[in-house]
Amino acid sequence: MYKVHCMNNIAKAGTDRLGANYELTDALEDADAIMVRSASLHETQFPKGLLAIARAGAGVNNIPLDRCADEGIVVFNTPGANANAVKELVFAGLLLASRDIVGGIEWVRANADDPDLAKHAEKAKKQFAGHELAGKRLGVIGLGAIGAAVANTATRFGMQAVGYDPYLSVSAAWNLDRRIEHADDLSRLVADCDYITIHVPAMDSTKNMVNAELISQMKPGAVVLNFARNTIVDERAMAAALAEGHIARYVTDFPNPVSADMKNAIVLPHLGASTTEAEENCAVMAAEELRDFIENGNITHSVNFGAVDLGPIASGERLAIIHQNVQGMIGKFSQYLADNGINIENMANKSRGSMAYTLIDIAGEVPADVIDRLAQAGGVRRIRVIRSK
Ligand SMILES: NC(=O)c1ccc[n+]([C@@H]2O[C@H](COP(=O)([O-])OP(=O)(O)OC[C@H]3O[C@@H](n4cnc5c(N)ncnc54)[C@H](O)[C@@H]3O)[C@@H](O)[C@H]2O)c1
Ligand SMILES: O=C(O)CC[C@@H](O)C(=O)O
Repeated sequence: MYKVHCMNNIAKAGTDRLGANYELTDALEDADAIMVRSASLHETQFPKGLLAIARAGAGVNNIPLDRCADEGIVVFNTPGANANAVKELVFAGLLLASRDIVGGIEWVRANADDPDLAKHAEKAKKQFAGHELAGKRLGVIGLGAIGAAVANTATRFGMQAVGYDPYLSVSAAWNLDRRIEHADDLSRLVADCDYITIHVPAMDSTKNMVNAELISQMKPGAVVLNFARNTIVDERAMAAALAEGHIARYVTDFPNPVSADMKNAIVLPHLGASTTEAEENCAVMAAEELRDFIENGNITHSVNFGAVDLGPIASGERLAIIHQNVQGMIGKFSQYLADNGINIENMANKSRGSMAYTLIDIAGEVPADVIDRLAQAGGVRRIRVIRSK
């Protein structure tokens, strides 16, 4: 029985998908795998037997990816599984920033006892008037699963979308509506956009990407939306730009003492992925990734190891080896197995940074002493023998 420790509330559809050979455990030290959403694992000491962590979501800035790789722990995320939920909330943000919907609702509630409410509303409503999205220009920073969905939907709202993503993947590019303009310079993109929405991952290279200088280059009266992460925006610079009126509205999904206190900010409590559908999609994808890795050794959607897939194990045994990405490892494995009279039926290998992963299919059984000696070969972090059922 494999043991899975959940560090956050994970949708039941996902934990059910783990199946009969898995049980949930409260004891981290017993876990073969972790399922997590936004809980920070940076200070967590992982047990020696931990094989994998599945992030039911997109952002992995809460997980120490390099330390996990070094400890032989494969980290997965669930790309695209919550993109529609975030896209829909971005549109709610665009509308909340353009029409004073909240002010209007509060006015009605405050005047609930007025018997002439309908009549007085017709007079009061001019203070809540706003602008339409149609005909406006929307700058999208990052055209991955969420950014592309936002840009495509914007064109259907009659907006002109312009995207910036120097690392755009080919599959993401195929998904883009052909009316979306392409910008190769961020300063020029922000200079003529009425709305700017951020959809890049939180990484060292994106920290404070939206800084005082970029904000000063934005069109006066622009609206900025941040459904990515707060570290991407210099929020003190944003607070100053809002206070002086250069930026009309900042819509953010990341509450903290700085954003919660900003003038003209709309601050949500990290609701982007909080829909039943997204929570289920993420949890199910995370469970399937964990099962394929634990039961077949295959790696799909890892953020710290390359993709390796030999399909389901059909017969014999499969060796799953996590090792350093140094010269001669594959030669060492094949020579060692050959010296012990073991034939390799099939093999796949992928390296990423300083670590690599190798899957080797063997027709029969590999004796335990051969495995023990392979495990002691220099550079091997972890070796698992997966048996066909
Ligand atoms: N608010 C929420 O609840 C919520 C939910 C999901 C995701 N997110 C955040 O949104 C981020 C994006 O999610 P996604 O699913 O679209 O991820 P994704 O990986 O599909 O897309 C990210 C895109 O950003 C691009 N990119 C990376 N660095 C860039 C740079 N310097 N300039 C421009 N583009 C750059 C990449 O090429 C990629 O296309 C996540 O990393 C996460 O932090 C937030
Ligand atoms: O799990 C959540 O609720 C938020 C997830 C979101 O921030 C993500 O990066 O996918």
